Amino acid sequence: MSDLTSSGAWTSLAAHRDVLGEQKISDLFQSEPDRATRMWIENKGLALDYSKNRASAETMRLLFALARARKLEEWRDRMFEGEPINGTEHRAVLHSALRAGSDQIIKIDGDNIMELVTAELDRMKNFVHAVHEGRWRGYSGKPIDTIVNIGIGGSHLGPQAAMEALSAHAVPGIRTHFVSNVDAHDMAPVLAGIDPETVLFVIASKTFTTQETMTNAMTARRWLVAKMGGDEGAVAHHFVALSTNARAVADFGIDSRNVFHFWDWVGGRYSLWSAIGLSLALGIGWENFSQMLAGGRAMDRHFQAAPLERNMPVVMGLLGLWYSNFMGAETYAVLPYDQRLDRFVDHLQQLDMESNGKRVNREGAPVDYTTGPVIWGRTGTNGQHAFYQLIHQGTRLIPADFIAILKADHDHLDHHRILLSNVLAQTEALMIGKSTDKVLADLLAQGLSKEEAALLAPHKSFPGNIPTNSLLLDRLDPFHFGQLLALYEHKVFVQGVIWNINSFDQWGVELGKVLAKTTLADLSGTGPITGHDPSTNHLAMIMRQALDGAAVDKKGG
Ligand SMILES: O=P(O)(O)OC[C@H]1O[C@H](O)[C@H](O)[C@@H](O)[C@@H]1O
Repeated sequence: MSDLTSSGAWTSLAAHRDVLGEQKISDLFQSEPDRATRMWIENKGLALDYSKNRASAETMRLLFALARARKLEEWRDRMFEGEPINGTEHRAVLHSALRAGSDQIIKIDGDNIMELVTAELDRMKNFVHAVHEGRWRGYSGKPIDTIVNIGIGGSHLGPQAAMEALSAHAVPGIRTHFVSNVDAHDMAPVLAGIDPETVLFVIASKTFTTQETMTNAMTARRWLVAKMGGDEGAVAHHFVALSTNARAVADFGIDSRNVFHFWDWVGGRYSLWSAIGLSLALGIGWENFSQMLAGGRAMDRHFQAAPLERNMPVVMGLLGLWYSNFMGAETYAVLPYDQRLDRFVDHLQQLDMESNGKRVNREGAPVDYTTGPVIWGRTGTNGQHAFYQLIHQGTRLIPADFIAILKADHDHLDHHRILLSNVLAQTEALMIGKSTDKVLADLLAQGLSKEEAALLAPHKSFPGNIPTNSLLLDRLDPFHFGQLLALYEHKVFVQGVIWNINSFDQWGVELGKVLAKTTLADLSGTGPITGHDPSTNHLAMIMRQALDGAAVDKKGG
C-alpha cells in the first residue's frame, strides 16, 4: 500500500465513507441546519456554495486533515516561491508570477523573474496599443483589423475560451479567429474570409516545434506571401510569434522584434496569462487583459491566505477527490449556465486531464488509487436536453459544478430569469430526486390504476443525492473570469499534491507525436507498408491510396 492509502487520514476517510453511506444530502440539511451559510465561501464577487454535497461537517474535517497530512500548505508555498516542483522537468511552476504585479519579487536561482515578466507585459501592452491605434500597419499600409491565432492545446484553448467568455468586452472593429487543427478544414475557411492586407497572424507555440502549429503557420505564410505578389518582406508586417524558443522562431523567419517571450516555468495549459494571451489582449484590449490578470491575482491571494476551511480551491479539490477516491465517481461535469463559457469546459478539460491524468507518483511508483477524473460538460440549458438524463437516472455517480452569472450582459432579463431558474431547479432536483412512493402517489392522484402506476413509477422516480457545487459570479467580466480560471488551476494543484503526482508535465502526449513521424513517412512513401501491426499496415495502405488519388482497394489494402 502507498503512503497515501495507508495513512491514518485516508483510512479514516474510508471508514467515515462506510458510516456516511448513502446518507441523503437533504437529510444533512436537517441535521446541519446552518449548511447553506457555513458551506459558502466568497471572494471578490465569486462565491461557492458547496452545501449540496455528500459531505457532512465531519467529512470536511477529515478532508482538511488529509490536506494537512499531505502538507498541502507547504507545497502551495513552494509553488509560489518558485521551487522546481515540476520534478521530471526540473522546472519551477510560476504561472502565478505572470499575474503577481510588478511590485512583487519572485526569484528563480537568485534572479528576480518579475523584471522579465513586467518588461514582457510592457512590450505586449505597447504592441496592443500600436495595433489598436493603427500605428502598427500591414505591408500595404492599412491598419490591422483581424487577428488569427495559430496554436494548439495550451496555446489555443485558453485564449479561445477567454475570448469567447469575454466577447462582451471585445474591441470594436477587431475580429479574432483561432485555428488549431492540422485538418485544413479549420484553416481554409478562415483564410477564405480574411483580407491579407489587414490580418495579423499570431503564431502561438511554447516549443515552436508542434507539428500542427508549424504546418498551419507555414500555410498561412505561403498564403500571405502569394497574396502579396510573392514578396517575403510582407511576413514581418503580418506575423508575430509567442514562444519560449527564440531560435526556432528565428528559423521560421519571424523578426526577433515581433516575438513575445515567456519561460519554461509556465506550463502550456497555464500560459494564457503570459505572452500566449496576446491574441486575447488584442481582442479585448489591454485594460481588460490587465483586469483578467488582476482576477487571477485575487484568486492567488485567496488561495495563499485563506485557511484551508475557507479556501475555495482547497474545498473544491478535496470534494472532487472525495467522490473520485471514496465514492467511485469516474467523471466530473462542469456545467456553465452562460453560453459564452461553452469553450471554457474544453480548456478545463486540458487543464485538469493533462495535469492530473497520471499513473505514477512523483517518485515514479505506480499509484494504488485513482487520480484525475474525466472532465466533461457543456452549457446548461443545452446539456439538460442532451445528457442530464444520465446524471439524473443513470447508474454512475457524476458530481458537477454549476456555474451561474448573476448579471447578464444583455437586456433580455426574461431570458436570464429563465436561465437562472434552471440552475436552481437542476441542482435542487439532483439533490432531492423523487422517490418511487411519491411518484406512485402522484400517478394514482392523476387517475392511473394501481397496476399502471406500479409499472410506471420506477421509470419516473429519481434517486437524487447527486452532489453539486454552485459557483456564482457577479458578472462574466475579465476580473471574474480571471478568478474563475485561477480557481480551477489551483483546484487541480490541490488534488495533484494529495495524490503525490506531478501535475505539471505531460509525457503522455509524446508517444503519439513520435509515432506520427513514422506513419507520415509511410503515407508519403511508395513501397509496401510493413513496419506496424497488421491492422495499422492495412489502414495505412488504404489511406495512402486515397492520398495518392489511386483507386482504393479496402480489402487488399
Ligand atoms: O505551445 P506548444 O509548444 O505548441 O504546445 C502545444 C500543446 O501541445 C503539447 O502536445 C502539449 O500536450 C500541450 O500541453 C501543449 O499546450
